[in-house]
Amino acid sequence: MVEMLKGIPLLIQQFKALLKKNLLLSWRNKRATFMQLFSSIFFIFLMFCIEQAIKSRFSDTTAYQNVYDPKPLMSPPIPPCEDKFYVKLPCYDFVWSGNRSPRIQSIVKNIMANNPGRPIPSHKVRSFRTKEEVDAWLFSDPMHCPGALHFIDRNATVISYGIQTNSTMVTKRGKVEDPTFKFQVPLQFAAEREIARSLIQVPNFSWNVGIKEFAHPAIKTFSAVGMVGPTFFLTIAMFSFVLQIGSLITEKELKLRQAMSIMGLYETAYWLSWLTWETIITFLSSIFLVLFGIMFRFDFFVHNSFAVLFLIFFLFQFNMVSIYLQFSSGSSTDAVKITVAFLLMQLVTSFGFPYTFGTNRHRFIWSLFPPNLLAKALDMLEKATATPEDKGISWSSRAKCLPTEMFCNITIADIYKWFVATFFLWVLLALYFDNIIPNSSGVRKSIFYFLNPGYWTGRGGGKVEESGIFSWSSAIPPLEYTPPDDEDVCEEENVVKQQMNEPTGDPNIAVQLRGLAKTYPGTIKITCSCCCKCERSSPYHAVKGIWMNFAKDQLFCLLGPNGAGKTTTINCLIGNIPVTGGDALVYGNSVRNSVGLTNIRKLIGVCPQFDILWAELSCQEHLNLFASIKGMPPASINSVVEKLLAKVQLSDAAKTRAGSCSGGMKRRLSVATALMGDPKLIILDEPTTGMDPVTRRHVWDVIEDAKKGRAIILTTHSMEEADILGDRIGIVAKGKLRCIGTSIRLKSRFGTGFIATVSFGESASGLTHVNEDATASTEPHHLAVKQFFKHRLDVVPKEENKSFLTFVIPHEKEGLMTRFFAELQEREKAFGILDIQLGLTTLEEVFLNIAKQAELESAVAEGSLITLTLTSGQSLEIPRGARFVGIPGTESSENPRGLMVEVYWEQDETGAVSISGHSLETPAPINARTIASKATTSQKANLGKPGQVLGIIFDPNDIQGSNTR
Ligand SMILES: Nc1ncnc2c1ncn2[C@@H]1O[C@H](COP(=O)(O)OP(=O)(O)OP(=O)(O)O)[C@@H](O)[C@H]1O
Repeated sequence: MVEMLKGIPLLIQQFKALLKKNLLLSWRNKRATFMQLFSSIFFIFLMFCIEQAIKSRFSDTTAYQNVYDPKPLMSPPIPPCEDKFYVKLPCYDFVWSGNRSPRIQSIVKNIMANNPGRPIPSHKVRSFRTKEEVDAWLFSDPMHCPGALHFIDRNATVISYGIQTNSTMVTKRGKVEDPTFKFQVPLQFAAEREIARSLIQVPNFSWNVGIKEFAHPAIKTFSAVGMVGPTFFLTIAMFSFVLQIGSLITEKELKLRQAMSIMGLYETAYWLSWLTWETIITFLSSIFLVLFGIMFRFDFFVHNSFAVLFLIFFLFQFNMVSIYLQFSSGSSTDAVKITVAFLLMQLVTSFGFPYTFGTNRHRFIWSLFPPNLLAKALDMLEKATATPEDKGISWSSRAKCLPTEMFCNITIADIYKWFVATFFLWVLLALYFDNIIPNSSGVRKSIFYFLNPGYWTGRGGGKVEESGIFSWSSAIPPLEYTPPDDEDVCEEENVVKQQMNEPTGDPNIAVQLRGLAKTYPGTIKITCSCCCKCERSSPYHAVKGIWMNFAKDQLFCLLGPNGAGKTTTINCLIGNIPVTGGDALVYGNSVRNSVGLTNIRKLIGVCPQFDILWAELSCQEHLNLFASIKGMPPASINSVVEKLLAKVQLSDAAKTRAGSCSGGMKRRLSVATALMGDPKLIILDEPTTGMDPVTRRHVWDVIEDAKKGRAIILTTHSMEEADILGDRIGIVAKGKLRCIGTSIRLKSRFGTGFIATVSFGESASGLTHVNEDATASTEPHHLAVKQFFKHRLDVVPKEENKSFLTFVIPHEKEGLMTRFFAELQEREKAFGILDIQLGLTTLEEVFLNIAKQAELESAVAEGSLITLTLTSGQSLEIPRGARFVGIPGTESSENPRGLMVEVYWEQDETGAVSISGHSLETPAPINARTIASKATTSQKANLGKPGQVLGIIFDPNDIQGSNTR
């Protein structure tokens, strides 16, 4: 026997195995992993586009630059009119008035000829006599010219002039046109130059005028990173989170985590493996983010220190992982909602609250949310690289305030400290919520679980509750003890009770259920939409006190209709849900105590009802992982896995991923999981569902082999499987054990009786006009046999055709059977009989009978009424499921108890019972006790209409020799 790992070595082995699993899942989900690592390039590229667009929009302004030595604009030429935004063609570079004066004509001629770099052709200029004419023309033909010059020749020494320009500032494709500098100043310079030359009569007089802006600091700073960075980086964090958290949620939803816990997974190993994996991914994605920023030559990324930037992004993303972990119990839409809230908070931060103004308390609260810290950090880093002269924040200056910052409340180094603190805060909260939010089985720990010293010492802190956090359980009503009706169940109960009083338990017993009961609490939920209301659901007794033993080296088959309580019983046994009554011992360990549960989990192997597998992992990888979690020594894992794969005939499919396996292959893998680590108790919940007959037989062999040295509990809906594999069978229905024993015992006690099949030979049915169908019964031999059965046993064939007749003989006739069959055999030849076969009824029939009985019982207990219409036309209200019903008003001196009928019930496909008919009216026996003749309170409520009569219900045990069906 292999020695299993325990304690720290097991924790390390589990941690490594889970980390490998995460690596494999990420590797197999390449697209998601690629997005996680490289989604930042997309957002960085978007920021790059935004920066380029804004740069080009403001390329003609120096407002965003420090201007130390402004360059003068020397004698700017009059631009061609086509340069004017939205000009209509044909256009004029300028128009002028005063064309009566030859001196003015010459001045204009010179303006045109001396335009620097571009003499103006005459068709690009238009002249008018007066400025009124110019105005009239401008009015009727707008947008054909950017400016006008108006000259007045006053006398020999005075020439006056005026300028008109279209002064509307317009923008085109992001460019702003400033009409003053573009058109007005060149016209002014040209007019003054040529007027001066004309007046002083020196045509080449040098006239150079320049204009120059003030030297000024950048009026405004702009950076795409500063503007949209906080939003984009938060989106990057959310984007990669949604992908990461997907697998965390999947593991919880698919109950993978619960399955691993049952195998003995330490919570610490689980969380450590996740955090380590997240650290690796966040580390890489933060490095890539800064590298992409540098690649796109953002000043923000180029001038700030790589280490400073990396640490900001790494700590921020790491914080976001810890925040989003709160939602591992919820869905990714919750994460999106919280991201929107964070974006709004960031918006507030960008207006300066609370780091520029606001109190310390405001700053403290605000800093608990990492996106706010990121927004502040980005703001500082952006200001530190606002202009080419700002050299950014270096590693050594991370604790210093920026010289340009007026209110310095926080530095980059403070932000690091905050990030570390908030990380721990949010991780602890995530762990807390993980414990108090109901898991996939609907159980959770108390909201003050951490105050229980047992939680920290591992002794008793695992106590769980079953209500939601925002709802509370109503009191669980006590379960009334009702002694079992069945003698075998009663005996089993007595045996268990007796063994409880013995000082040493029976060594052959693996599991003992001691009145195990489970009541799901009803919950009171407060729901608020337009108004708040309380919704109350009543408690439900799913398992109502089961007493029984499961022996070693035996397979116990637990049967029962849907909702009988089988899975609930199993869940109580493996500690998935807490028991509410009684106890269960697994090899002496009680499920009621957490140390016992920890021991139980080391002893059991479970094949759950639904395959709990990762689609991306192969069969071999699953078994390797589970072997590591169970604590198998590393050296033995490979050989154990190989043997198990061979056992369930999956060696050839060892490398096939579970997602590509057929349903039958997955079930076999789940069976192999249950057999892992030589468990002392194997629980198989419907293990062969979906298998073909050949594979199923093989798995039966595997299960049969596994019996040695251990106990197996198997639930199944296949009666054949139960018949073949079950050493003992128990049928539960409505939370109670209804019968227990070997297959033969159950069939003989609960079957309708015996099945006799009589086959006929060729000669016997050899009439030439043989009819192929059931009319063959008209043959003389068939008729004779049928009459023989009818006459001696009072039974008619259940099935018939030309070759055989099948009869069901009730148990009451058992006494007559020996003689009857001896006589039948003697007359075989005379009847033309080829063969007679006698067998018990099937297990399926037993199952159906028990299920029907349980359904009737519960219907009676519920007390709901149904109308029985007698053949006489009279209607009676009777409790659903009542068997013998007395008819009120039929009492006479001859029949003092009156007349009664037996009611026949049937179950529909949902299991509900309804009346299928009733017997003839017969006198009710004198001694028959009445169960109910007056309506109970709940029945009275149902007896609404006047004239409704409640039938008299007799105790079936007192009705002897009744006509039963
Ligand atoms: N968390 C729960 N809260 C309330 N009722 C529950 C809960 N889980 C199960 N039940 C109820 O308990 C009853 C027993 O359920 P259980 O799952 O044990 O049946 P089962 O015998 O395993 O059925 P099946 O053959 O369909 O698996 C059912 O009526 C079910 O609706």
